[in-house]
Amino acid sequence: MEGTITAVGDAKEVSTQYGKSDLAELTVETATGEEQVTCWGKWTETTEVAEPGMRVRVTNPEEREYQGETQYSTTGDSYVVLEPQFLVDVTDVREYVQCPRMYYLNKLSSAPLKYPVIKGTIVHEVFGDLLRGVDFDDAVDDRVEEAGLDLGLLGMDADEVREEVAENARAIDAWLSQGKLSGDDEWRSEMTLISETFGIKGRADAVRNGMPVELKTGKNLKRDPRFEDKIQAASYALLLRERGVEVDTATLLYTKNAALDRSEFSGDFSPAKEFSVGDGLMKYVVRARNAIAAFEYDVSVPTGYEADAVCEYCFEQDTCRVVAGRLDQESKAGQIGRKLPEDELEYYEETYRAIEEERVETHKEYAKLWEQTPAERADDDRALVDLAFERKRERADGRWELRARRTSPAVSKLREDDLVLASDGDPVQGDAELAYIERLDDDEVVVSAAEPVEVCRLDVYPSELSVARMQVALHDALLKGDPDRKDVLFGRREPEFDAERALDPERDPGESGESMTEAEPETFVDNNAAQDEAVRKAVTAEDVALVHGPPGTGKTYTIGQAVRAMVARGERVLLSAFTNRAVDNALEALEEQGFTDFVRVGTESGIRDDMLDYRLETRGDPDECAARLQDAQVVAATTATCGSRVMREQSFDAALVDEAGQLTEPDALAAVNLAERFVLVGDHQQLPPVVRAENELQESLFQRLVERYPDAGVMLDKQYRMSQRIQAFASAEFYDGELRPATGEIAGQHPRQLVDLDDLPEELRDGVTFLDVPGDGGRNTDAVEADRVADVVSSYLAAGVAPGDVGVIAPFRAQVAEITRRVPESVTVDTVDRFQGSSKEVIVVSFVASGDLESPIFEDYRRVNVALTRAKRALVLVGDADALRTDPVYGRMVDWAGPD
Ligand SMILES: Nc1ncnc2c1ncn2[C@@H]1O[C@H](COP(=O)(O)OP(=O)(O)OP(=O)(O)O)[C@@H](O)[C@H]1O
Repeated sequence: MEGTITAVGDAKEVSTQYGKSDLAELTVETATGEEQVTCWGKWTETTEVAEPGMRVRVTNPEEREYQGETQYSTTGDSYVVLEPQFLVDVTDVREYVQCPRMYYLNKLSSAPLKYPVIKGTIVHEVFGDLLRGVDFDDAVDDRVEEAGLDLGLLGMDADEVREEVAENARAIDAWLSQGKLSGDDEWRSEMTLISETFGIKGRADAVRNGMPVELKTGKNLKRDPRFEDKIQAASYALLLRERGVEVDTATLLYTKNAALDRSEFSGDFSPAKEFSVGDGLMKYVVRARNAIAAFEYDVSVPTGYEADAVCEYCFEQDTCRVVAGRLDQESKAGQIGRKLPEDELEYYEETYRAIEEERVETHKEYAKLWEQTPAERADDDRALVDLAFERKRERADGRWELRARRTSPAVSKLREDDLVLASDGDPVQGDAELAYIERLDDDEVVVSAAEPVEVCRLDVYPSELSVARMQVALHDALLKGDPDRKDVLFGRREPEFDAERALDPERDPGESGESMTEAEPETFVDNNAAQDEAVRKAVTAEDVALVHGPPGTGKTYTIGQAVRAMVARGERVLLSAFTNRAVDNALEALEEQGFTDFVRVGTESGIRDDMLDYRLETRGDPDECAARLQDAQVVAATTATCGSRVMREQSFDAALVDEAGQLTEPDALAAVNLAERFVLVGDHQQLPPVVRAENELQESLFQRLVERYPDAGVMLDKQYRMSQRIQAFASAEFYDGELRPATGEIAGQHPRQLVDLDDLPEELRDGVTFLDVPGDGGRNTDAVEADRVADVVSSYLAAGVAPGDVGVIAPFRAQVAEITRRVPESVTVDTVDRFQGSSKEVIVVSFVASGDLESPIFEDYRRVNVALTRAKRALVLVGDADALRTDPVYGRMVDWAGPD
C-alpha cells in the first residue's frame, strides 16, 4: 500500500503473544481513501522520523477488515519506505550509518585531493580491469599513469604508487584466481542498480554469481567485515534482490590485508570476508535510508545524536565542530569557531535549501524512469526508445563500444558527449549501464560503456553532480571565503578599484626609471570606449568588476583584452564560463590576439577540436602533468570543472567568468572562490540560469551584483552583429535604447548584400519581416507554421544564400523536429538555448503561438531577446499575429516587424 501520510501516532509498547513489542500507527491517504497502518517493532524507528505530507509505501502488509474498514499492519515480510521516490545513494546510507553528520559534511566538502582517495580509485579501477581479464601489470601501469595529474599535485612518486597499488591488487588477483579455480564463477564489474520499491540507487563494485562484492582499500584484521561496510554490501544485495536474485551472501575485499607485515600485526589476514545477508540487515538498510529521506524532506541538519556515532576517533571531528560552530548547529562533537554574521547565515540557509530543492527535482527526474512509459519518455524528449542493437566491440582500454540503429527519427534532449543510461530496454530492472554518447546521427548511435549492454534504449541520466558541486561552492564561499570579499557579496561595502593598476606596465617606473607621476594610464581598446572602460575596470578591480555585454558587443574580445592586460601585470588568471563553447571561444580570442600561454582543463569530449592541443594532459608523468597546470599563467575551464578536486586546489589572482548571467550564484562562486578578485561578464537580459526548481537559484550573482553596485559595472553599448533595423527592437525593449551598431557598415547590413533582391519573394526583401500564419492551434508543434518556415528557408536557398548562413529558432523541441524534417540538413534548426552565443546571416523564428498565449512560448522575454538578436542581415518572424498581440511585448514586436 502507498499514499501520503496525514497523521503519525506515537510509538507505544504492547504485549503480544510473542512478548513485548513496539508499534505506531500511521494514517495514510491512499487512492481509495484514508487508511490506518500499524507499524510493528523496529519500523517504529521509521515512524519516529515520519511526518504528515511524506509519501510512504508498505510492502506485503496484512489486511484486516474491522468494523467495515480495512486496516493494514506490517508483517515479517514488510518494508516501510518513506519518500520512496527519493533515491538515496548507497554510499550515503553507509556514511549515515557511520555517522549522520558525516553524511551531511560530505555534502559540503566532497572528496578532497588526498592520496588515500586517489589510491582507492586506482585500486578500484584495477579491480575492474582484472575482472575484465586485463593483464595484471598492464592494468596497474595504465591506471597509475592515468592518475598522473592527481598524483603530481600530491607530490607522489609514480614508482612508489605503482608498488602500493600492485600490493593491493595482488590481494584481488589471488582471490580472483581462487574463484576461477573453483569453476564457473560469473562476474560482472560495476553495476548500476536502482530500486523503485525501496528508493535506493547505487553502483556495486562487482557482482559474482549474482552476489555483491565490495572492494575496500583499507585493512581489516577482524573475522567480520566492518558494520558500515556490511551495510553497504547489504544495500546492493537488496537492490539485486529486487531483480529476482536470491542474494544470501556478500563479500568484502580488504585489499590492504595482503600487504601487511605479519610480524607487526595479528588477526585474520585474509582479504576476502564473506558474510550472510539476512532480512534483518536489509531492513536496517531501509530504516537508515528512511532517516536520510526524512532529513531531505524537511532539509534539516543531523546533529550526530541520531546514531551511536563515536566522535573521539573520528577524523572529521574538527571539521564537524567548525561547521557546527560557524553555522550555529547543534552537534554531538561540539562547536568551535565564531558564528557567521546573521545575514550570511540567512543566505547560507536559504541557498542550502534552494540547492536541496534542486536535488529533489533531480530525483523526480529519476522517478520518471519508471513512472513514464517508454512512449511517454520519448514524447517528453527524455529518451531514445526504439533502437535496434547492432554490435559490440571491446576496446583496448577495456571499455565497450556499442552500436544501435535508430528505427525512427525521434528528437530528444540527448546529444553527443552526454552521459546517459544505456539499457536493454528497461533502465530500472533490466541490464543498464552509464554510457557516453560518442556519435548520434539520424540512423545510428554509438555509445561507450564499461559493460556490453545490448543497447535498445538511451535515457537522460539526471546527474546529481551539479547539485553536489553547488553545495561545495556555497560552503567554500561562506566558511572559507575571505571576509573582505564577503563584505562586498553581502552589501556591507562598495567594491573598490585601484587606478594605479591601469598604468601602462611598459612604462612602469620600476623598469624605465621614470617617476610614478610620469606613468600613464594604458589605453586597452582604442576604438570602443565602453570596452576600454570594461578592461580598465577589470584590471583595477580590488574585489569585483561587472561587464554587461548585450548581444554581439564584443564580450569575448573584451575578455581577451582583459586577460592579456592582467597577465602583463604579472597576474595568474582563471578564465571560466558556463559552457565549454564559451571557454573555447574566449581562448580563440586570446589566440587571435597572439597570446597562447594558457592551459585548458576539461574532458577530451567537452573541448573543441582546435583547442585540444592546449588541453591539460591528466595522464602521464606526475611531475610533468602537475607542472603544466601549476606553471600556467592562464587556466581555462568551465565553472563546473572549477568545482572539481583538481581545480579546487588551484589559486589565482583574478577570475574572469563569461556567461555569468546564466550561472546560479553557487555555480559562479565555484570559479570566484579560486581567485582574489573577479570579473563577471554576462547579460541578465539573455538566458537566465537553467535550474529545475523554481527558487532563488534562478537569479544569477551577476544580476544581483549589477543591481546592487551599478558603479562596478560597465555596459558594452556597441554591437558588431546586427543591422540597425534588426537591433532596433531589442535595443528599445531590453537595453533602454542604448545599444547601437558599432559602425555604419554594421548598421547598414541588408539582405541585398547576400543575394539579388529580385530573386527573393517580395515579402522577404526587407531586413525584418513578420509573416502572419494563423497556424493549426497545436500546443507544442504547428505543422502549418513549420511548412511556412520551410518555404521561407527554401526561398533564401533558392536565391543563393548558403545553407550554413541560415538558422531557424523554435521554442519547443517538438517544433524543432517538425521543421528539421522539412529543411536541408545543413540548415541549423534549434531551440534558443542552443543558439545563445552564436549568429547567422539569416534567422527565421517560429513562434508556435496560438489562442491567447496560455502556455508561455519562449518562457520569458529574455529568451525572445536571444532569438531576435542572432541575425545579422535578415530576420523573419513566423507566427499568429492575433495571438501574439494578446501580450504587450509581443504586440510591440509584431508592430516593429510588420505586417504594415
Ligand atoms: N573593439 C573592437 N574592434 C573591432 N572588432 C571588434 C571589437 N570588439 C569586438 N569586435 C568584433 O565583433 C565581433 C563580435 O565580438 P564577440 O564575439 O567578442 O562578441 P560577443 O559579445 O562575445 O558575442 P555574443 O553576444 O555572441 O556572446 C567579433 O567578430 C569581434 O572580433
